[in-house]
Amino acid sequence: MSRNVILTINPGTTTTRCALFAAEGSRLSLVSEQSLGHEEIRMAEFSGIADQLGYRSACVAAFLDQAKRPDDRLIAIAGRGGMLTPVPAGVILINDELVDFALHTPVYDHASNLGAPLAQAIAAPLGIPAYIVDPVSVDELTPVARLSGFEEIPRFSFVHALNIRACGRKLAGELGKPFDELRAVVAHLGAGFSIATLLDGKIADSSNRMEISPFTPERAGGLPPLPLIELCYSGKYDKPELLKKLYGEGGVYGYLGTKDIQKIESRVAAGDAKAALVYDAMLYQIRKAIGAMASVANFELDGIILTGGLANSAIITDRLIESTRRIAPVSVYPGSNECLALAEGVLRVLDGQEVPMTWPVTVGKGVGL
Ligand SMILES: Nc1ncnc2c1ncn2[C@@H]1O[C@H](COP(=O)(O)OP(=O)(O)O)[C@@H](O)[C@H]1O
Ligand SMILES: CCCC(=O)OP(=O)(O)O
Repeated sequence: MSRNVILTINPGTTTTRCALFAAEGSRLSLVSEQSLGHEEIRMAEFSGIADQLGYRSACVAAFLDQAKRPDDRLIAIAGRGGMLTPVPAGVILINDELVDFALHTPVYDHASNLGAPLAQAIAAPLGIPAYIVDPVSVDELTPVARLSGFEEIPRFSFVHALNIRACGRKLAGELGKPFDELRAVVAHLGAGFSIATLLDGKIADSSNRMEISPFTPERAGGLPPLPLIELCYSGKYDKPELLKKLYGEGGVYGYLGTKDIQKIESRVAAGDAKAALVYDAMLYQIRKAIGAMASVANFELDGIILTGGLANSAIITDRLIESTRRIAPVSVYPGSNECLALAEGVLRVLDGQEVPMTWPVTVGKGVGL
């Protein structure tokens, strides 16, 4: 029997995660999901992220070929949205202007900028719609959250909005509460972290990958400003070197030479004192950030959610539950769930529950830009 299927594409630095879902009415079922690995040596051939488009499109097309049955009907595609200017939460229809912006003038370089171009590259020849859903530039910060203390450097939002909102919807469903009334802290704990407060379903504040946040498996997080300024002017590193040290080679990797937290757990179990200290410090910073984000909601929360790759670890979730459960009940939704969240966004549009926005779309002036 012919099925309607939706393709989702989530480009990361070293992988492109693809998934195919069958859509039956308002139900989605996973047909196939694969994390397509891109070898460092192959990626080194490209001078920038935009140059990877042809190569990654071919990888996605090969995934689709093997995942789709000949009689399946591909009805829509969704890609993870990138480092765009600030946008409202929701689904955005991909058009040529959006693809051009994501490829050539994104606010920051990030693999997720390829989500829209990849989705369009597959969708356009087939004449089917393509969307991005809750891109990382979703900006719902409250006015007070935007002030940093120095007028030239306002606070701004770059956040794992897709997974955070999907987790919020899941908790709201479990509690039988409308999502737009939910009050929760969501800690997305992947290679990068976002720890965010959902107030009435909006991301009112979050720790931000560009500013203050706990250190992560590969990112340095918030650093003391004066020593950082001294280092910038010391001549020890040029700008690209320092950026690489802070994003990609910082955090756990910088201290211990691996981003693999399961390996760190084995080292801790084997008695490695430095690994234990770094692991403890990461959890300490996470629980401090959860406490700070809970304060944004006056500690009146429906729940705290632990999600992302690190939420697969029972050691991590047990320790974070122990230190935060007095604030609110803690739910654990392991993994980043981004492919499903993308497909759910498309389904909301196809079902008529949500009207997609059309690029260009923006909130306010784009503080921080
Ligand atoms: N079972 C696990 N226990 C501990 N850490 C894990 C586990 N599974 C994944 N991780 C860690 O999660 C991080 C990757 O998170 P993930 O959300 O998959 O990545 P990304 O941010 O790239 O989407 C890595 O540091 C990895 O070591
Ligand atoms: C929150 C900005 C996007 C980001 O950092 O994503 P990854 O952690 O997937 O690199």
